[in-house]
Amino acid sequence: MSGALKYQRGLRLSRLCTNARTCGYSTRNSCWSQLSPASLHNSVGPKQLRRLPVLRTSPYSTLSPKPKPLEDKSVHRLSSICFKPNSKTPAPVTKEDRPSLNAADKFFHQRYAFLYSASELKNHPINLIIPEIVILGRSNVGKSTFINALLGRSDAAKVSKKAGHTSTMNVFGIGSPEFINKDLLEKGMRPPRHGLRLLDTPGYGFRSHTDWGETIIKYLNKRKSLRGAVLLYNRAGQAHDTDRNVLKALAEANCKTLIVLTKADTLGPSWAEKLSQSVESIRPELRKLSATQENGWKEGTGWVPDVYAVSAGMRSSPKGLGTGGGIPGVRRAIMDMAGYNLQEKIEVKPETIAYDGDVVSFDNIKWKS
Ligand SMILES: Nc1nc2c(ncn2[C@@H]2O[C@H](COP(=O)(O)OP(=O)(O)OP(=O)(O)O)[C@@H](O)[C@H]2O)c(=O)[nH]1
Ligand SMILES: [Mg+2]
Repeated sequence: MSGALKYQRGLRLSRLCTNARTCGYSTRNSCWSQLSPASLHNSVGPKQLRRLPVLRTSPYSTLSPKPKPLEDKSVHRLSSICFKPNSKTPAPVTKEDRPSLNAADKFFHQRYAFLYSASELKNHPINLIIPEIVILGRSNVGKSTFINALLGRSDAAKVSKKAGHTSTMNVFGIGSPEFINKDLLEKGMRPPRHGLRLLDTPGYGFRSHTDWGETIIKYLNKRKSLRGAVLLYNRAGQAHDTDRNVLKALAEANCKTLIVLTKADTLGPSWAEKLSQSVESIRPELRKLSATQENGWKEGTGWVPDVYAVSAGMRSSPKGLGTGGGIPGVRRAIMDMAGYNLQEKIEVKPETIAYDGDVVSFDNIKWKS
């Protein structure tokens, strides 16, 4: 290769790398694979090459002219967006709601720690006494953002525009352990440091991991400390087949389920009407499913009749992260599911004190398949 040609090739490559960096794609995959060397060689001569502008944004932005959904910032200010059965509008927050909403907010702001990541059930350390709530939903539905909003932080769970970002179950400890019954601690076990655990999970559907379904089904069926699941639906609330499969798995595992619609802010000014339509389509599905279950997974006991909506993104939240966007209402619903009775003062419901059924060490569990 002549010196001039070598120089030109070097220049082309360095331009491409700069593009890769500025557009946020790694040089190993998208930029390299989509801009083939042939297309570069054919389209750019030495003179044009010198004038080639350095891209400041993704070179593909012009290829995807998808309009941004309208954001309704008024949604960010609401402390609860809850659709009760037989109501087409969100229930207003009353004076009586305040003490319990505040108690839940206080609990979630007490303390927080990232505890561990687990890719399989056997990687979860034994936990017999701290209630766990698992957050489930399709890829990109907003699970990690939702966890951050619950914690009132922007950086606890990693969020990405790219679907399939969370690839393991990531476990967070929240709140003080003062209400946990320490009598259930076995010899050699560490005393609890938190009153609740929240589990961020990999999304299912687009770009999901193939063995995820098996892992979560094991988790739902075998984890003694699991008190409930929050199933996030996309803002339009349209259930995909994968959502239905997960719902069925929750029903079969008799796991208490709370439905939360995400990204309410992107629905525009008629958000309440659109959410109400989604709720109207979700409840009959839940009723139909619970009619086929004989294990007690019924309205009220198996799934929570109130359907919530959130705007966990909350970029314009007036008082700070987690004070609006419907998050306080969901915090209270989660604590209720975990077994906390939220009056003026937090009390623990009796069923949280003692779990029924045999306590089996995870090492001794025999899996069905
Ligand atoms: N406008 C708006 N955007 C949101 C909201 N919640 C999440 N997002 C955005 O949706 C994208 C996906 O959010 P994530 O929280 O990473 O979604 P995820 O469900 O954890 O995704 P995976 O881990 O890939 O399954 C990010 O770009 C978020 O900023 C919301 O309430 N409003
Ligand atoms: Mg995530």
